[in-house]
This record gives sequence, C-alpha cells and structure tokens, in this order.
Amino acid sequence: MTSIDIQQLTKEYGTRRAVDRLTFRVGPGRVTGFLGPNGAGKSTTLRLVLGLARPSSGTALIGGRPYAAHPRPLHVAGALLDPRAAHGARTARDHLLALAVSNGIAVRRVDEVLELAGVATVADRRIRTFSLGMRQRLGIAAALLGDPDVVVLDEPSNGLDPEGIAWIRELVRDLARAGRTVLVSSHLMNETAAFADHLVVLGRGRLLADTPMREFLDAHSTRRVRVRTADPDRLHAALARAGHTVARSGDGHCTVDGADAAEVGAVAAAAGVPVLELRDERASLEEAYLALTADETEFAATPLQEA
Ligand SMILES: Nc1ncnc2c1ncn2[C@@H]1O[C@H](COP(=O)(O)OP(=O)(O)OP(=O)(O)O)[C@@H](O)[C@H]1O
Repeated sequence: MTSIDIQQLTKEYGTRRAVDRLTFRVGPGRVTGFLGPNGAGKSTTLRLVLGLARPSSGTALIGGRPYAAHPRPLHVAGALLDPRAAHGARTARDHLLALAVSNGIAVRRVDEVLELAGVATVADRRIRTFSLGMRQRLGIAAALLGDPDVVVLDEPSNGLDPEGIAWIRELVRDLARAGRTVLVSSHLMNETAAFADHLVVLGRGRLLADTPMREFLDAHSTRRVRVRTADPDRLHAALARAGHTVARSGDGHCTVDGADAAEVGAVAAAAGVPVLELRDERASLEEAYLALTADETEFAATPLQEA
C-alpha cells in the first residue's frame, strides 16, 4: 500500500521557515489527524506533499516518489486543499468531467463521486452558487475521482453543518478501513479525536507529536475528582471500600483518580457523608493539545515518538 514519507522537509519563504525539518510517515489503513494552530505549517506541508510547492530542502514522497513523478497522479493521491479553487462559472458536473477527461478517468466515475459526496442533486448548478459546505463536498468528490490510494483533506469540516461533519467522519473512517492512507488536517483536537487513529501535531513548522491517538487519549484524558467534605475520614473509608484510590491533602480535600464526580457523589451519598465540594478535574483533550502547542520549547524537552 502507498504511504506518505516526509524526510527533513523544510520550506522557507524569505527569512521565514514555514516548515522546519519535518520527518514523519503517514501509513495506510488508518486516518492520520494533522493538527496545529493557525500558521503552524499544515497547508504548506500538504502543498509540498502534493507537488504544489517546492521544498527548500528535504523530501516529501508518495509511494516512494514525488507526487508529480507519478504517471497517473489522481489514481495515487486525491486532495481537497482549497475549495474555492473550482471555477465558479462551471457546473459541479462539468468541473468533475474536465478533471476526469484530463486525467484519463472513466466519465461514469463522475456520477459515482457526485453521489458519494452528497452533491448529485446540485450537479448541474454553477459552482458560484454553492455554499462553502457544498464546495467542500465537491472538493471531496474531486479528491476521490481517481479512486486514489492516498486521500489528503485540508480542513474538510470547514463550512459543514453537524450532519456534514458526521458524514466526513464516516467517510474518512471508511476510506481507512478500505486500506487507504488518509491524512486530514484540522486545528480542532476534539473533532480530530472523533475520527483519527493517529496524530501528527505541528507547531511553528516543527513536529511536536507523532503518536497513536489512543496513546494521546490515554496520556491526556485521565479522570480525576476533587472532593471536600466535613468528614474526610468517613469519606475516605467509603471510597476505599468502593475500590477507589484516594489521595488526601491537608485542607480537607481528597482527589480520587480514575473516577468521575457522579461516581464519587454516589459513594458519598450511600455512606451518608455530606459533600461540600465535588468537581471533575479531567483536563480536556483540547486543553492538552493547547498546552502542547502553546509552548514549543517546553514540549521539546519531552522525547518525540516516531510512528
Ligand atoms: N506563499 C507564501 N508566502 C509567504 N509565506 C507563506 C506562504 N504560504 C504560507 N506562508 C507562511 O507560512 C506559515 C505557515 O502557513 P500554513 O498556511 O502552512 O499554516 P497552517 O498550519 O496551514 O495554518 P492555517 O490553519 O491558518 O491554514 C505562515 O506563517 C504563513 O504566513
């Protein structure tokens, strides 16, 4: 199967390094979420992968070669980069037909992808009348036109309503299940956690994390409850009997690891212990991600994990 291999990839615009010595691999059969705050270098990396910009140094290969060196590139990789790129005066169908014809793709595939992307009913409307969400769907139809092994989507949820977002989630999961290599950029951690198996995080052009989603979740979404009562001894004993690990602090607070407020509240109520304060302390995934990207220097002290 086809993977994307990025080695020491660097792109400079004048004195500014948009992408800074990036090395990672995007493997088949899984969805890789590509995260980073605005300006982190995600779009530039994707443009380099797709041969739309030239690296200052390093390489970005798809299936072992630069994208442009593939004789039938749309069969190898399809991408949604900028949904505004489609010509507004054309109809959706004509836009896809032009792409199919110029890439030696069977014309019947146009109707298949229009259907697949949920834009078949508006296929004969001019693209300039499309909402951003419809343009996104059309861009996805174009990405899938060549039935490619590799699918690259830059912020595909932009402009989509909740139903559209759920559709994207299902689509990328299905593509990965079919063995494809799927790379999806976003700046939202929670959204990415809903569909990605693997996570690559950029900050200021540098690789901050390259980790299975599961490991990131396990490391960053630990549950913990903080509770305060007038009778810490009884609460502590009741929680210990219920199998919880309790840490006590001097000020009458306890913290209970691996539990949520509802569980601890139920134990306290059953034991007849009055609770003065009860609070979930789980750091949200979004917070973990923000902490990761907020201070690159601090994170650099943590060993990076390769895929
Ligand atoms: N053609 C260009 N000329 C000059 N600077 C550029 C160019 N393209 C990107 N940059 C700069 O490179 C940096 C990375 O931009 P890029 O668009 O790749 O980030 P991003 O992670 O995709 O951000 P966003 O989420 O905002 O799209 C930014 O500082 C941007 O201003």
